[in-house]
Amino acid sequence: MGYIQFDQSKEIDLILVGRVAVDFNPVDYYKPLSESTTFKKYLGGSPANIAVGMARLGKKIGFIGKVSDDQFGDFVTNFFDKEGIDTSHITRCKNGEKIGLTFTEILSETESSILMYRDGIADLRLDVSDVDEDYIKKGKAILISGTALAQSPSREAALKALALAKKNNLVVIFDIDYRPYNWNNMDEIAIYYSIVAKQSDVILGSREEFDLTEQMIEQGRTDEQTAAYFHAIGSKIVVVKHGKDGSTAYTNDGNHYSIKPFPVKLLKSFGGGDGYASAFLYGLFEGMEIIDCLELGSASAAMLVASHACSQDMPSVSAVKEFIAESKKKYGDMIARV
Ligand SMILES: Nc1ncnc2c1ncn2[C@@H]1O[C@H](COP(=O)(O)OP(=O)(O)O)[C@@H](O)[C@H]1O
Ligand SMILES: O=C(O)C[C@@H](O)[C@H](O)C(=O)COP(=O)(O)O
Repeated sequence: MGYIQFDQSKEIDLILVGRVAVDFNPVDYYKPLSESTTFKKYLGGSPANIAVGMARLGKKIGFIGKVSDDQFGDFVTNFFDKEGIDTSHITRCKNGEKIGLTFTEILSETESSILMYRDGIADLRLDVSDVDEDYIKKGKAILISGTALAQSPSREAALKALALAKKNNLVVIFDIDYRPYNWNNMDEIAIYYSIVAKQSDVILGSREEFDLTEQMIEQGRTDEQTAAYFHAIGSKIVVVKHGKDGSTAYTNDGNHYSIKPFPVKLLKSFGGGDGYASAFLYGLFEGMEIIDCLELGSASAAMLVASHACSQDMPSVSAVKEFIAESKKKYGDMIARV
């Protein structure tokens, strides 16, 4: 308990920095994307999905991002507004850059893929002038999404947000969120991921994402070595996700806590990470024990891989608690305490 202290005098719980986008998920799924003809449109973008997830869980959320100056820009800002997310710092592109579009393929319950349209992309036009210290000051915590570091000027904007967050004592959360699109080369990934990871209180990533982050530090680390390294330079919680094999949170007192996924009838295999992040972070904000934060994260993730959307299907607190209670009734206590 108490690994992370949030300044309760601040009015916004979490400010996220990164992309807001649009997902098109096939309604005629379980066939290749090339053959799908009908899609449902949802707000998308990993940090935007996390924002919706946390808002549904009752947290006050702000967002720093850039969207296209068109009807899709209207769609995502209106969606955020309806969810009660503060859109005052989501700005519009002025030179025709377009919001990211993700077309998803749901081939089977366990085989999904995503096709991203991210050329001339709006979110990576986020500029240092879009990052305002007075806004950042209002947050208890900030979440930097790794994809915002892929290119300038978004890269500098994200680093400015990080610097101002440190200056104003916000809790810094880094969701590595590796997407190959828009990065120029592996060296830039290693450089910018490690800059942010080294200054973060909480780091969330898969083994592959930590390997990318540590390319210029040391290769081939185990999860324990990764956690020990980041703890030694100031991080408090390092979470390593292993997909369907579960996840482990390493805390800076040398403890670690593991959780397995909740058994669920899968619809698709993406969206879990964002459900996981939002509910895990909700637990941290509520001052819960780490194992309980993991349980919430794992439950929300399972609910998301069982549903069609990544944003619109984010659960409320009562829904996620009911899901946990029902699952425990059916399958027994699946928490692996280590
Ligand atoms: N088959 C599954 N059944 C239930 N939960 C799952 C399944 N696969 C993944 N999850 C949950 O989603 C979380 C995130 O999945 P992961 O694949 O690591 O991330 P991402 O969705 O970001 O690629 C996992 O830690 C797990 O809790
Ligand atoms: O992050 C994006 O831009 C696309 C998402 O909205 C998307 O649908 C997705 O891939 C979800 O990601 P995950 O939670 O990391 O599986």
